[in-house]
Amino acid sequence: MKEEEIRERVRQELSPARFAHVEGVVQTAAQLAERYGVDPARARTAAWLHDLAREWSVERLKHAAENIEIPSGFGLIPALLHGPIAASFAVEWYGVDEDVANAIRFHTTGRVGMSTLEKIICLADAIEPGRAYPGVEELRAAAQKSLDLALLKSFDATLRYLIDRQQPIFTLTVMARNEFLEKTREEAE
Ligand SMILES: Nc1ncnc2c1ncn2[C@@H]1O[C@H](COP(=O)(O)OP(=O)(O)O)[C@@H](O)[C@H]1O
Repeated sequence: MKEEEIRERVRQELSPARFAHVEGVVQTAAQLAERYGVDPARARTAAWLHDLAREWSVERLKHAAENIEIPSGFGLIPALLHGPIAASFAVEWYGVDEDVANAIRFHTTGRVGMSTLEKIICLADAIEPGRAYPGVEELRAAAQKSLDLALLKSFDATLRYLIDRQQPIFTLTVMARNEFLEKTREEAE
């Protein structure tokens, strides 16, 4: 599996702006992988592929979802389908392992019991250098200290964002946030 091949495929699927975001996620994921003892090559693969289906229409996503096993609840919020669909194509086209597939599958939502690689991709998506929103610097600093603490802050921000806009919330994200709250409280004791 050649990184260059994956990169070009992803470039074909995305607008230049989104491709630049993905390049940022690759860079940040590789750095976090070094920092937290994960194979950077696997982190780069997951990062390259995480937004593969991000610009597909809702119709195309729903059509693709008919032939794919989608974890429960994803189908109710079409904006979230791109993760599971990208994961499925990453397995089919490039034979990525289960951990890489799950990092892609759950990159937007998180879930309970995330692996270190899953945490890295989810966080890299939120803090890559192209991201600019209030609080992103605090998240970048937290990411160098504790993945759990940074993800707690990141999910808190996502939940606030969704509530403020009266958007539906995927329940796994709430459960993941509660798990990180408990873990970081235990670590602080
Ligand atoms: N946990 C969640 N529950 C419900 N909707 C979510 C959740 N996280 C993100 N979303 C929605 O999905 C959309 C896509 O998220 P994401 O892929 O992270 O966006 P971005 O394009 O900024 O990377 C967001 O705009 C948001 O409306």
